[in-house]
Amino acid sequence: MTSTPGDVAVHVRDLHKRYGDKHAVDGLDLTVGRGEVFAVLGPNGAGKTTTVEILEGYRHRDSGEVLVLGEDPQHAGLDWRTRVGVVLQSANDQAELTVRELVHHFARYYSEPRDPEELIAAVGLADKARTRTRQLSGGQRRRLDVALGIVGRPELLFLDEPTTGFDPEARRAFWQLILGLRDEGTTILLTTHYLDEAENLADRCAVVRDGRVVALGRPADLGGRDLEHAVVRWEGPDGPREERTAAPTALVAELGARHGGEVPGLQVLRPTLEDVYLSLIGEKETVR
Ligand SMILES: Nc1ncnc2c1ncn2[C@@H]1O[C@H](COP(=O)(O)OP(=O)(O)OP(=O)(O)O)[C@@H](O)[C@H]1O
Repeated sequence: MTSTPGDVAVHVRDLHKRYGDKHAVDGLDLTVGRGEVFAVLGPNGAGKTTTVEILEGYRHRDSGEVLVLGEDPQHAGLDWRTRVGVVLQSANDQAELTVRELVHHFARYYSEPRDPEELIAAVGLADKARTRTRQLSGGQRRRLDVALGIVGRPELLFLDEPTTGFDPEARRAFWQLILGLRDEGTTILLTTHYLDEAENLADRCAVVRDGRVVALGRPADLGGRDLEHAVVRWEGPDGPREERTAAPTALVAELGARHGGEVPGLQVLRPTLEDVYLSLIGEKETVR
């Protein structure tokens, strides 16, 4: 087994997991640095949840190296578990307890928990503290799940599709919560289907397809999109014009000089994260 340097939170090499004939994870490599927010993107069935469950110690792998906070989750003990926070896709237990009762209850499992009342306020549930958890909306329940995941001050937090079903306002509030945790030094690994979520939260992301990583990078340069040529469009005297260029600023300046000021209908287009993502998962040609 390889040892990892202290600045690595998650180390995965050549991970394999089969369900019968199905290769759910098929040679996946991943490294997440301490303090990073790392997003795993990919279509349904790509192997994201299986991978995360292996990292959390809830599922056994067939083969490959896995170290999470320096230990193999398959054999790690209670001490390791208290250093890792887990927010599952849909927790629906303890429905009869109130928010306050549940957070206080979970806090007792840890030696140095966060203050439950402060935590309830931090996840935006202060006015729901006396509400039974079964009466919470989906977004409120999710924020409670996060409160339970971080009450023990984990070094590493796993979030599996954290904002599925949220309204836009709740998503923004949730992102602020996650960025606050990142600022405190928590490493965060999340899976998501939302590209704007990756773009707003993640320092780096990996696109998983058919059980392996097909692209890795910062959201701004994933799939080399920062190196793509830009497309400049404008209205010429004889109709719409379009030019592909590596130097759009120079072209726009030249057009400006040519038109003596404003260029009619000027647009500078680059591939979006969505363009690149859809191309990587085989759904669409990238705008090239
Ligand atoms: N317990 C299981 N038994 C059999 N097959 C499974 C099991 N869990 C997952 N699979 C299969 O393994 C593949 C990967 O599933 P996984 O849930 O890891 O994907 P995912 O990327 O998390 O998908 P989603 O985005 O839909 O949550 C899928 O083809 C799925 O049908």
